[in-house]
Amino acid sequence: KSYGSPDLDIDNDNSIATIESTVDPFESCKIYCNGTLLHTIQMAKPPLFSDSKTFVDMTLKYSPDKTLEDFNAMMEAKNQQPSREDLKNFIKEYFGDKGTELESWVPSDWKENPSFVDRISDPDLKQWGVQLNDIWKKLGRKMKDDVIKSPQNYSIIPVPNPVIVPGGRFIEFYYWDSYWIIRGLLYSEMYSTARGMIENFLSIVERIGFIPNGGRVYYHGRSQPPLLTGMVKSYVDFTNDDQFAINALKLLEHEFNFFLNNRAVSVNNHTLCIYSDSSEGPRPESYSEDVNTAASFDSDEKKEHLYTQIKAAAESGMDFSTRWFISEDGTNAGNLSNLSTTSIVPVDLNAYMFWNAKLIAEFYSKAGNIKKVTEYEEKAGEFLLGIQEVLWNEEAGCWLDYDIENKKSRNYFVPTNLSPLWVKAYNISDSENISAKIMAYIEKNKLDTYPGGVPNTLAAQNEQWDFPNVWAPMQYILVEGLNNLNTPEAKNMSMKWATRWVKSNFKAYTDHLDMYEKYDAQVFGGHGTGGEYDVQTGFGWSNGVIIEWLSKHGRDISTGSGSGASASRVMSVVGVAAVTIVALIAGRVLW
Ligand SMILES: OC[C@H]1O[C@H](O[C@H]2O[C@H](CO)[C@@H](O)[C@H](O)[C@H]2O)[C@H](O)[C@@H](O)[C@@H]1O
Repeated sequence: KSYGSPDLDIDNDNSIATIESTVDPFESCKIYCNGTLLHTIQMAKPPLFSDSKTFVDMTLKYSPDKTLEDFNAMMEAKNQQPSREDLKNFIKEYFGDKGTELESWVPSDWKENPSFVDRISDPDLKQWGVQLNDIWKKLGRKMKDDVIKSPQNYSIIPVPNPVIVPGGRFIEFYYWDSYWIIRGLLYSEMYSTARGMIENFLSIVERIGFIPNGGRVYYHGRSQPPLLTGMVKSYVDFTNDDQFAINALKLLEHEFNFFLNNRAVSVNNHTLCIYSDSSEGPRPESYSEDVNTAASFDSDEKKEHLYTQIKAAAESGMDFSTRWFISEDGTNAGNLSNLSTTSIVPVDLNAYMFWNAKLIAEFYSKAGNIKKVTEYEEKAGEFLLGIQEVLWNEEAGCWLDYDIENKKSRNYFVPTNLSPLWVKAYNISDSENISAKIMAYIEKNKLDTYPGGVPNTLAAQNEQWDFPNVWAPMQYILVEGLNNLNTPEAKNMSMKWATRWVKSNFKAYTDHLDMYEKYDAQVFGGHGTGGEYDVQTGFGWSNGVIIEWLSKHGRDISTGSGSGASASRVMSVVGVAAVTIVALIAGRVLW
């Protein structure tokens, strides 16, 4: 099935761009990943930066070795007790501003009127579609040539092609965000930008062996949900460029094996994967936050264990959430010091492993390699069995994460509980039965009662991946998963949630002229809050999901408001007041 326009403007030379360099890709880790310099600067009191990520995104004016040498000399001269002023002066002399290694970039394949806009009936939504398509130009970033020449002077990981970034404080690529960004680009007919981003990831797998969480060396110990093979599948669906997938196969297998070799655990004789991390110490980009979280632990070993749990949660993409808390009584109560990510077998990661194996088998079949098809179909079958036997919970009528420590399912709602529906990690012949159970699960957890979308969990703990925050990629997994089930009830719910999400995002946009990183389940058009940094705008994955759904459902969704932006703004104020009053009376609102 091809979603794109027939006259594709893509490069049909299928060689995959990469970068040749003799410099160790992690040379700048000496500065940005751990050590006394990082510790001293990030732990300064009061902090030198309002956001800990700022320092590790600054550039180096001299080589890492000279910087360290001069820093050590300065420390010695100051008796190992530099003042805040000493540190400020050192930073001024040795570091350049954050983000100066990047240039704004307007994608050369950007089109003013991609055809998805023509598929939108409502004039306000149509205008919004045009504006969202415009935002790609604001999120484009290109590395300056010196990054490729002297990568040791930067925390950014060099890639051969420009990227679309999430936005706000996130000025580099993020692995799983890019799945929804790339789909949005494909619907915007920006095939070569999408392909360039996929090539970047393939090049990273070739050079580094896996894809780090984001495009900075300080993310070196962890990845994010593995969606690269899904990105290649999306690109091929739009372009019919099977050869691109065939050429990528070796690297896709390599990434699959990275998870299998480094993230596998055995549960009841099934091999399943967990999120984890291989680095030492606190997260460099949130250093003092992690040191403070670990302060209650009385040994270095316990602190180090907590750091791993924190970084493993970041690998899941859901940093942070009660999803990863295990308290002494085995529940999800507690706080960040209860993070036990590596003791939890997550539904989503295993569903993605199944999907990756299926897609690799599909690409091998295009290449005519039957032996490999069989091998990967078998691997997919093994994951499917593990998902059925360990993660499906008959009593809950849904898949649930599994707690290895306490040997029990974790019966807490997270959208990822339904992720097998998205990637079809279930027996399709069982769809009717699964649909009935999933609809009952939705009803029982009252998931259809929130005006601003389905919350990430039902636990309000002020973590950003908890109630009441709602995230675009999770709405996507729910909506596309229910649609895949293909029963009338599931399809209706899918359409209802897609419509609600589009309208709620539209309202937030008309109110603030911004797309948000996360939204608020309780407020139609409300944006998210909580967690360790302020809510960000931009925003890559939110734009990608809306563009896809405007393209797919734009004929059937209408705002129901007036046509002008100011009229929408008045409506929105009235709307918030109405929702608040009804919410106070009813406790919850059906939008
Ligand atoms: O700096 C704190 C954390 O920020 C990132 O996480 C959040 O933003 C990412 C980009 O949109 C997103 O992929 C992730 O799901 C969000 O939770 C970063 O990925 C974390 O590793 C980092 O610690």
